[in-house]
Amino acid sequence: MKNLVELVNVSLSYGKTLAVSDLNMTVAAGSFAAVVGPSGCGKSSLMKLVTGLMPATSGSVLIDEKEIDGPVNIVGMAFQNPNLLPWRTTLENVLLPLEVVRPERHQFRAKRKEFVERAMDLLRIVGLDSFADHYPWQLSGGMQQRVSLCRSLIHQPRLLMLDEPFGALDAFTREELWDVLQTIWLERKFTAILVTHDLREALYLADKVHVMSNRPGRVVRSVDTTEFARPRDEHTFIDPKFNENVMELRAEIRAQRLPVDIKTTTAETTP
Ligand SMILES: Nc1ncnc2c1ncn2[C@@H]1O[C@H](COP(=O)(O)OP(=O)(O)OP(=O)(O)O)[C@@H](O)[C@H]1O
Repeated sequence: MKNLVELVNVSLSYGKTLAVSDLNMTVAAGSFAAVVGPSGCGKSSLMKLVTGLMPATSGSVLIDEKEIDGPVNIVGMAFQNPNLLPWRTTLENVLLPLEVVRPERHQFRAKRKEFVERAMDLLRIVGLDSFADHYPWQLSGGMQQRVSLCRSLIHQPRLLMLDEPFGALDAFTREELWDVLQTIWLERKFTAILVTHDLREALYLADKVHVMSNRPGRVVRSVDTTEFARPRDEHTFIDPKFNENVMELRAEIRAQRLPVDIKTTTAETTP
């Protein structure tokens, strides 16, 4: 399968701080990738690089095999905070990108009926079609995040970037939302890149989990998870191989988090 996203020997500095260095990663078109790593390793920087919001200090970021040189317009984004506009209904929040972003904003009036249908289709998939006329304050945190997902997909992006989208939710709601995201991805088959601190979330949702090193971040390991059949469900969690993967990723990230002198000592004392 062709790669939609490719990072080749990418570094990014913020002034004197080297956030990522020698970062190599590929994401196949239509696949679901997750990125995990210790705090501050450069996961958000990677999102900014892929979306073209920050130019690489060195190396190349390619989309569709072409090097990017500015913000990329095939992307939808969802963050930890759903950021819904309180004076707009669910439906109006989902439609917002089409009202403000080219090329749709020029067609918004003429195509409003079609756009509303598109929004309602998405709301149906996430189970919120009967809440289209509700305002954000009438929705739970999990429902707001579902709306945010629909909004990020309304312009039919080929690439969905998810930066800790479920980080603020309680454990039950979070797991519910994993299934919502999985359903929507299986139906629409866009390419997705999820940044998360939650290893089970990464393994449950992704086809491939990339582990980043301590800052300056680079990918130190990529774990293929396609052996877990889709749609994944509660049985996936009790699959011994799944739990083995969680343990291995946890150990890998713990090792990354150790200060260099401890790592050296451990390496020297390990037979
Ligand atoms: N605008 C900036 N100016 C200076 N340093 C920055 C800037 N943005 C990020 N950094 C530094 O770059 C490194 C990587 O930051 P980034 O936010 O990409 O990491 P992260 O993995 O997303 O962090 P976290 O897991 O805590 O969300 C961090 O050490 C951070 O302090």
